Amino acid sequence: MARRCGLCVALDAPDLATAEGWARATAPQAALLKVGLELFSAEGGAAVRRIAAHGPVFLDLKLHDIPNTVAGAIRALSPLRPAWLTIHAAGGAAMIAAAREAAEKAGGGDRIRILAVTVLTSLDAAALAETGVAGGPVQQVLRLGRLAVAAGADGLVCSPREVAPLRDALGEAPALVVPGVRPAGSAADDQARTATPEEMAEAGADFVVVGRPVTRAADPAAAAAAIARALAAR
Ligand SMILES: O=c1ccn([C@@H]2O[C@H](COP(=O)(O)O)[C@@H](O)[C@H]2O)c(=O)[nH]1
Repeated sequence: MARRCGLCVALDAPDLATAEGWARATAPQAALLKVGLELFSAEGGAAVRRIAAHGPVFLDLKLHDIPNTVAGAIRALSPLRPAWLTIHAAGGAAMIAAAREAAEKAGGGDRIRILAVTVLTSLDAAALAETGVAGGPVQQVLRLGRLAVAAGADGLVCSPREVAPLRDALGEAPALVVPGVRPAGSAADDQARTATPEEMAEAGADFVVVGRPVTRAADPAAAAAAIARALAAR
C-alpha cells in the first residue's frame, strides 16, 4: 500500500503571535506543526503549549550533547508532550540510546518520538567535506541513519535525495521526515539538497517539512493547501 506523506509546517517566527497566526491558517492542511529553535528560544515552552492547541507538535531543537545532558533535557521537556523531538545523530549511539530511554521513562501512552537528524539539508557535498566528512551526503546519511535506528531512534531527518536509499537500507519502520522541499519555482533559500512536493510524493517519506514557501506566501493557507494537494495526488 502506498505510504501517506503528510505536511509539516515549520513555524519559524520570532514571536508566538506570528507563529500562531500561521498555525491557525495552515492547521487544516498540516499533519504536524513544527516549533524550531527561533520560536522556542523566543517563547520557550509556552510556544509548544499554544501551538499544540492547533495540531500535533514537532519540537525541532536538534539536541546534541553528552548522553547525560541530552537525557536531562528530554526529562525537562517531557511535560510539554511534543509528538516528535529532534536530536543530532552525530551525537553517537550512546547519546541516541540515552534520548530514547529518557523519552520512555518520561512515559505516557503517546511518548515523545525521537527523530535523529542525519546531515543538515543546507549542506551540499562540498560543505560536508569541509567538516571532514568524505564520501558525500548519501553515504553519510546512510551511515548515521543505520547508527541512529540501531541505537533506538524512532525516525530520521534527511533530505529528499536520501529517502529512497534509506528505505532500501532500513525498510519501512523508521519514520522519515524531510525538510528542503520546495514547490517548483520557489527559491531554494539556504537549502542545498531539495526536491519538489511532487517528487516527494512517491519517494516514501512520512512527512515533508516546509517553512518559508508557506509562511512567506501572500496566502499561507492557500500555499499549504497546494502542497498538501501535491502530496496527495499520486
Ligand atoms: O536538515 C534539516 C533539519 C531541519 N530543518 C528545519 O526545517 C525547516 C525548513 O524550513 P524552510 O523554510 O522550508 O527551509 C527549518 O525550520 C529548519 O530548521 C532543515 O531545514 N534541515
